[in-house]
Amino acid sequence: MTPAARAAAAIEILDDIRAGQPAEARLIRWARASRYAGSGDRAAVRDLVFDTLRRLRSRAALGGGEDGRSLILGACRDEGADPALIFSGEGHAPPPLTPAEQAAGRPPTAAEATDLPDWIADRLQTDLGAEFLPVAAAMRERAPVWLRVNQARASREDARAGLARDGIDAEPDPRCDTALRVTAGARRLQGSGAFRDGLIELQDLSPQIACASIAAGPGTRVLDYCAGGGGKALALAARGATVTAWDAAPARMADLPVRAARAGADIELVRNGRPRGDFDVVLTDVPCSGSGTWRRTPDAKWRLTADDLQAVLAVQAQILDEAVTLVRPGGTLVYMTCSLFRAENDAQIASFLDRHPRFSRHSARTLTPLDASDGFFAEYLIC
Ligand SMILES: C[S@@+](CC[C@H](N)C(=O)[O-])C[C@H]1O[C@@H](n2cnc3c(N)ncnc32)[C@H](O)[C@@H]1O
Repeated sequence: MTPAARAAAAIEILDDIRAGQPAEARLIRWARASRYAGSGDRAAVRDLVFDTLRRLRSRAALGGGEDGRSLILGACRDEGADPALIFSGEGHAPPPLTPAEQAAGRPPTAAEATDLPDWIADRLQTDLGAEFLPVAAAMRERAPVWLRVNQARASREDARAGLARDGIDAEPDPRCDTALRVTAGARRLQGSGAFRDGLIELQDLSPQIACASIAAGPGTRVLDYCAGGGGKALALAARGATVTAWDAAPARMADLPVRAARAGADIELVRNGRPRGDFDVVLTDVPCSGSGTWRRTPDAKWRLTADDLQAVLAVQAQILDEAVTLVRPGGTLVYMTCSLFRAENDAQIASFLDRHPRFSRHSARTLTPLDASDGFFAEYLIC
């Protein structure tokens, strides 16, 4: 496909996403229906769509509208590309720009340049203070690809050498002993020997740092109370902890046995009934707004409403209230979100401590793209 044909595909996909279709599902549907598109084309269309969703407001201003054509026109102007080369009308290229389209568009205002909805920008301005603008700017960029090395199977250097044999370059990161940042060949990861043999897992740097801060080595009994696909459970099992996994929606743990087998981890899944017992560590990796991960799921920031945020705050409080009964005296309750909102993080913990005074703060980590990768929060509470 030519760059112009890829842009034409992105226009169609963006129109459907703006009409309410989830971005990921729409891209998969396009790829399945477009047999002529090679892997390079699929990657380029995906990048163009996701880059544009990350910068939706500023590109809409530059292109003079929120429809797919205006957004791609805004993308051309944002990147300093000549729109006439894309909107050529030749072959599978988009039809030429009309005079009205050529005349439309202006530089984004300061608010539009944050590429956040106003109500979210206002909240984050209050919550992040002086870091707001640098964090907002960072959230307009693509996120790096991070790997967690499974220490139970390989050293970081051995995993790196294995990846290199499959044409994947990755750099160790000093902020976490398990972290590798992929610098080339990311699209080969799933087919690589290192992945197949359980030497590595895809996991962002921030949750790796947060998991590494949990005192959970051999002999520590950990309950992952919101296990989902098991990213945190696997990270803790790799550090030698004995991990039990539970999720209110057991179907969300469907991938965990396969991932655990690949990693050589022995994780007990509680599928029927609720977990019981006194655990040394109970991890609550709660559902959240996901505001820290909007570089990876940029359509989500345009969908989130204030009501959604209120609803998720209530679920988080309820999960914390349920989890307290499972922590042994002297044990640790760990609360994690991938959110930048204070209401989901520090304020949620402050009201938890009002309700459960037998717990006390031990430590906390707040991570933003300025100091790690995804926005992330972890609070470690002692019972
Ligand atoms: C952020 S995801 C967990 C991601 C997972 N820990 C990982 O690392 O891959 C939150 C999970 O909490 C689960 N959940 C929602 N409500 C819950 C509740 N009341 N109790 C326990 N888990 C709940 C969801 O089903 C979802 O799988």
